[in-house]
Amino acid sequence: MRRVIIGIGGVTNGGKTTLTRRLIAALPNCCVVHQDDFFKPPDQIEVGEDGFKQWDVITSIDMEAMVNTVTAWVENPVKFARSHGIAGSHPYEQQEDDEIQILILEGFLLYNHKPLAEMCSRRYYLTIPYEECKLRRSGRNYRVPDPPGLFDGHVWPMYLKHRQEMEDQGVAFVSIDGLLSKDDIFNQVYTDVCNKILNIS
Ligand SMILES: Nc1ncnc2c1ncn2[C@@H]1O[C@H](COP(=O)(O)OP(=O)(O)O)[C@@H](O)[C@H]1O
Ligand SMILES: NC(=O)c1ccc[n+]([C@@H]2O[C@H](COP(=O)(O)O)[C@@H](O)[C@H]2O)c1
Repeated sequence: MRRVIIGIGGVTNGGKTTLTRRLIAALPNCCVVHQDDFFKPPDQIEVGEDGFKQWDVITSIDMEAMVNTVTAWVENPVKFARSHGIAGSHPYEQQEDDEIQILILEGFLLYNHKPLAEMCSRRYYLTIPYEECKLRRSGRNYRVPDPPGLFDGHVWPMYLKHRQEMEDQGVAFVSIDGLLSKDDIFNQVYTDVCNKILNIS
């Protein structure tokens, strides 16, 4: 059984979840782990000198739990799929030795966590400019709503900082223009996955 982990990273509201949903529907034997599912509870999120809860830092996420979840998939992708209620149309019971199992990791701080970044066979990174990001974010409803000023005071500066850190660490990624249409983004990434990872064209 061949295992492949694909990273879908990038800026908040860059289109990661949208792209991930489409990839899951198109790829065989495909599971997903969302980094957002590992945010710590609000009372464990530090308040910064700026008065904002510091959601957009890696310590706001339980990365140990996330890595454990990914490790569970690596150890047994078939069991993982079953225990996460993924039946699909693919015959999990009849695994061929050369069958491929795919895990998508989706999140805004994937590549700032070295062990996770290194687990990805290929890393995609969605970006959109400041204005578009602020606009999309203003229409989003998170479990904890953004207080006024959070985007400019915390979210965007942290994005720039983490992006710089990732580049300084030499993490290789395929950059995706999040301003393209949802269809174009999907086609670009799906074609790349087929060519570069699955070796089918
Ligand atoms: N290519 C796109 N063009 C325009 N809007 C998009 C595109 N991709 C996503 N969106 C919209 O942007 C918002 C955030 O998308 P989402 O996929 O949840 O982003 P993320 O998971 O990166 O935070 C949603 O309203 C979504 O419909
Ligand atoms: N899911 C949550 O519990 C929660 C709570 C507060 C903020 N957020 C925001 O989620 C963002 C990351 O998720 P997206 O990349 O999906 O936008 C961060 O910018 C963070 O500020 C999420």
